[in-house]
Amino acid sequence: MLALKVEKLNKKYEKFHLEDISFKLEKGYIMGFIGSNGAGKTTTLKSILNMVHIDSGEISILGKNFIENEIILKQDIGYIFGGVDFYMKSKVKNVTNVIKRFYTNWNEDIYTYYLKRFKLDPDKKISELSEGMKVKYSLAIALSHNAKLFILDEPTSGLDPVARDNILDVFQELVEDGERSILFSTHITSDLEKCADYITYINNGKIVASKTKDDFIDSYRIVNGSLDQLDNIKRDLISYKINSFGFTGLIKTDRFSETDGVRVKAPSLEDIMIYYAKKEDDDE
Ligand SMILES: Nc1ncnc2c1ncn2[C@@H]1O[C@H](COP(=O)(O)OP(=O)(O)OP(=O)(O)O)[C@@H](O)[C@H]1O
Repeated sequence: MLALKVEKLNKKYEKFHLEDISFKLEKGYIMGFIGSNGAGKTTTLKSILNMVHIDSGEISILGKNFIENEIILKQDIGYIFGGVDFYMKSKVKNVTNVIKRFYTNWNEDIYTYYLKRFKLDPDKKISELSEGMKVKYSLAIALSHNAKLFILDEPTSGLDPVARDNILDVFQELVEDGERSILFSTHITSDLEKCADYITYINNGKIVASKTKDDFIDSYRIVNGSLDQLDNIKRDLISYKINSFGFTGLIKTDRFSETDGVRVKAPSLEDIMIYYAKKEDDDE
């Protein structure tokens, strides 16, 4: 069963267009949602949850149309967006007491477990939490109402490396039983290398690829060679950089042929993002 299906989603702002966004997330998997600053990640995630008005498209969550079943489906979704800037003067425990009333499946034991695991003090005021603690608090809430789908906008960005590693462990534990799924946006490619099963890559409002992480990486190659060789291969490269040895560039695997005589290796996720960003800059 699909946890999430996004079909032909369109959203126009004055200077930005999310264009025909389509992708699927199978139940029981973790999908990393990547793209450079301003590529449209937050807008896509908010559109999925009807937090911004979309121009067209259809969203299904756990097999049901989201708009038609929003109230029921919201119970099954754990989501976080940005920092928690609400109720700054209230204590954590008081904020939780307000939020938990919205969830029919709130589980106090699980909530207490995550508070302890994330080392959060329920007697602290929200204003006394560090940015990383606020993210952890949002996560603790999202994890405590028996959600089946987690939609998380940069959940690891404010966290130190140890905290990030802990959160990624939590993600992997969550999907272990095959019932829960996670879609999370991030700029930290090592997070994806550690725990993403699928990658959806958005660039300038359009989906470049949505596939398993291994297939995604395998569909590109890093090539390097001399400036003479560059002339032969240039038109097939997504983008390239000139260096003292010649050039290094990114190419789609199906455009690469061994006869080009250049050196070739597998890219990292970061390489793919960097060369697509370079293409954007070159096109401007
Ligand atoms: N309310 C709005 N009105 C007009 N334009 C908007 C609005 N919200 C976002 N945008 C524009 O939409 C584009 C995509 O923004 P979005 O926040 O979705 O990108 P992102 O991929 O999440 O970026 P980042 O990685 O920096 O968080 C940007 O050009 C942004 O300026």
